[in-house]
Amino acid sequence: MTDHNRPFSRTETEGLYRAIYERRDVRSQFLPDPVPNDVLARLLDAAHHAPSVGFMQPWDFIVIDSVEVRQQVLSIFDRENQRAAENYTGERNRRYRNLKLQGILESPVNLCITCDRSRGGTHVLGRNTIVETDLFSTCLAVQNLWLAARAEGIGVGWVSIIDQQQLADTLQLPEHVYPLAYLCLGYVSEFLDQPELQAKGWRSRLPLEGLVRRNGWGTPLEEGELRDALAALMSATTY
Ligand SMILES: Cc1cc2c(cc1C)N(C[C@H](O)[C@H](O)[C@H](O)COP(=O)(O)O)c1[nH]c(=O)[nH]c(=O)c1N2
Repeated sequence: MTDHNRPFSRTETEGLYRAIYERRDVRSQFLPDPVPNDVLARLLDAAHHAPSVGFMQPWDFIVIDSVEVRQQVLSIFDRENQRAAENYTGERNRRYRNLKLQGILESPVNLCITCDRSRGGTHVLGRNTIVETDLFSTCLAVQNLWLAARAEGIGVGWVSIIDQQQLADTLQLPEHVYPLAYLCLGYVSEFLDQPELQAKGWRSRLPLEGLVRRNGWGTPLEEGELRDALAALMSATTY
């Protein structure tokens, strides 16, 4: 039996940070190689160990390998993506249309992580005031899976340019189940060293030092406080 109180070794800590820094949203680099069931099971179990409000565990995992279903989802994406492109004009519009924003057919497995908004009954501990905490919990399950997948060498891409009602209908979800995340999963030719949107000049990572405040929105960090450490961290981090 493992000792759950033993400190993380340096290698274990580095492994965790590595997964965090080297996780990528993948859409262009999927390989068709199948994801073995035992690997998929480990990823789902990692997701299932996410924190959740009142231990509600509102998630279900819909594994989609049917090409027919994936083609239906791709049609939903295509319609929404067309609409999304209309938000941009000129050069930005041209750039948007050149972005690859899903790998629905190229990836061997798609996964819809849903949120059952009625799980746990009428009163879930901790969800009395902020009802969306069930959705927040499900997002954490997505992140657990995303990090575990990186460690397993599997890329994950989140596709949100999708009409939720059409997706729910396609997957025959009951009324109280919300399709929170539509994910594409598969082995990859490479993990990019920076977000694809940054590599393509769409948007860059903001400097962390400009995002940390102390004791409220109006109080900036004082000179020398944390700021120097954050600046040093930023200059050491290239992605
Ligand atoms: C809720 C949500 C929804 C989406 C995304 C992410 C999240 C958290 N992302 C991925 C997003 O573009 C990506 O995370 C950022 O660009 C940062 O890149 P890395 O994830 O660090 O590689 C994403 N990517 C994409 O190609 N199509 C999409 O529809 C979406 N939707």
